[in-house]
Amino acid sequence: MRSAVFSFQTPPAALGLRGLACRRGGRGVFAGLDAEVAPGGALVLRGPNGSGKSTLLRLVAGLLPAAGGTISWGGQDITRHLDARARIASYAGHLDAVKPVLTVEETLGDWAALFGVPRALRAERVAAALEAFALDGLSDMAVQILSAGQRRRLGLARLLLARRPLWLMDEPSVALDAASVDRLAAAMAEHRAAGGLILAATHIDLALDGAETLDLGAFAPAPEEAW
Ligand SMILES: Nc1ncnc2c1ncn2[C@@H]1O[C@H](COP(=O)(O)OP(=O)(O)OP(=O)(O)O)[C@@H](O)[C@H]1O
Repeated sequence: MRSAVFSFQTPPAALGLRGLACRRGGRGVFAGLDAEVAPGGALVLRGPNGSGKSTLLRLVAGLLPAAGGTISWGGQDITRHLDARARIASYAGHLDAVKPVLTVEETLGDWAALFGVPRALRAERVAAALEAFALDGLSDMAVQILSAGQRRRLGLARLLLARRPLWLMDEPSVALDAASVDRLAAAMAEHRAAGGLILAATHIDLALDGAETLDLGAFAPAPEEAW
C-alpha cells in the first residue's frame, strides 16, 4: 500500500469530551459523557442498539448539536466552532450523498475538490485512496452498480483524501470481506502511527492496538430525564 497519510491538513491534538449530552426527537440519548483521546489513540464505542454510538460520532462531526457539555481540541473549546470541527474531523458513515452515475474515480475526485485538496495533489491522492482499498480495478464503474462492500470501501477511501487528524467511523467493517478488513486495519494503523485519532463505533473487534473502550450504555439519562 502507498503511504496513505503523510501530512495532516490540521495537526493532531488531544480530543476531550466533557459532560456531553445529546437529545434527539425530544428524548435524551446520553448525558454526562466524558472521554479523552490522545494523538495516535483510538476509542471504540460500544453499547446496545440505540445507546447513541452513531449519535456521538455525528455530534463530534458537527452534524448534530450538543444539548450540554463541551468538545475540546488541544485544550481549546470547539463545541460551537463547526468550521474548526470540519477541519479536524472526517466522518465515515453510510454512503448516502453520492451521485449514482459518477464513476468511483470521479466520485473520489469530486470529494477531493470538496475537501479542499489542492488541484496538483488530487490525482495522486485519488490514486493512493483507490489502491489502499483495492478499488483500482473498479475505478471506471458507476457508483450505482457497486456492491455493498464495494460502496463501503469507497466510503472508507474518502478518509484518505482529506487527511484530517480525527477519523469518526460508524461500523466501518460492515459488509467488508476479510481482505478488506485487513486493508482497513492497515489504513487505521498508518493513520494512528502518524498521530491521527480514531473514534469508532463497532460491534466487532477491529484489532485497534491499545484502544480504549467507551460503553455508551453507561451514559443513558435517568428515565425521568429521557423524555
Ligand atoms: N433522526 C432521528 N430522530 C430522532 N431520534 C433519533 C434519530 N436517529 C436516531 N434517533 C434515536 O437516537 C437514539 C440513538 O440512536 P443511535 O443510532 O445513535 O444508536 P446506536 O448506538 O448507534 O445504535 P445501533 O447499535 O443500533 O447502531 C435511539 O434511541 C434512536 O431512536
